[in-house]
Amino acid sequence: MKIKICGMKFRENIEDVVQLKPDYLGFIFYPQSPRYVDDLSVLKAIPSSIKKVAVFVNAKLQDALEIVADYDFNAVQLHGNEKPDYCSQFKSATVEVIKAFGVNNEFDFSDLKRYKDSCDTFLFDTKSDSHGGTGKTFNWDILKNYKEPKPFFLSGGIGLDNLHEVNTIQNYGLPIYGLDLNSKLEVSPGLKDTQKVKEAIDKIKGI
Ligand SMILES: O=C(O)c1ccccc1NCC(=O)[C@H](O)[C@H](O)COP(=O)(O)O
Repeated sequence: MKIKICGMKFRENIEDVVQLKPDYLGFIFYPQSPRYVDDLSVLKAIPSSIKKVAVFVNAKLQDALEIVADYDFNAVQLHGNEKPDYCSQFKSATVEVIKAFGVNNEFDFSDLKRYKDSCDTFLFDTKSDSHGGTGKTFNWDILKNYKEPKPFFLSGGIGLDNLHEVNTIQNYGLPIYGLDLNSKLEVSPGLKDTQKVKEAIDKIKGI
């Protein structure tokens, strides 16, 4: 099970979290987010063994492509209403495309078929007007309606209190690829509590 820690922002904190060896670290390029990464020099703290993910919300395509190329991102996470054609523009041998969807009880998983060729993985987060980082879970039972073969990250309000429930989803036989954790491991927006991150990573490795 892959581990993605999202919403990193501060240099020293990134250096501490890097020591815990998550698989992916996410950086938010959405100015309305309190985790918006305004100082890109922090990216220098990440070794090549950890995948750097640029998270965009309905960004201008050219701006996003430039950021990915200029800062050597390994993956993009498209967290808005991006269409398959837009997602395809990032696909290359070296850049992974993660397409995020906000899920609620009305979510129609059959709509995802059209993203079959334009992304590598999905990410299922809790639907919200702020797009992400809410700390709220969605009803994971609804994932029983997911019938596609594409692997996905589970996201939205995952923390030390509910990590054990992830087993339930695995029991559904779904292609869960990784877990994405963010605000439940924070001291304040963008600043991770390294002790909580360590505990979470240890627990996930035991799942
Ligand atoms: O984290 C944000 O502030 C954010 C804002 C806008 C779009 C995406 C954002 N985060 C992306 C993530 O992948 C988060 O980890 C995901 O939303 C889950 O967050 P949380 O519910 O806090 O665990």
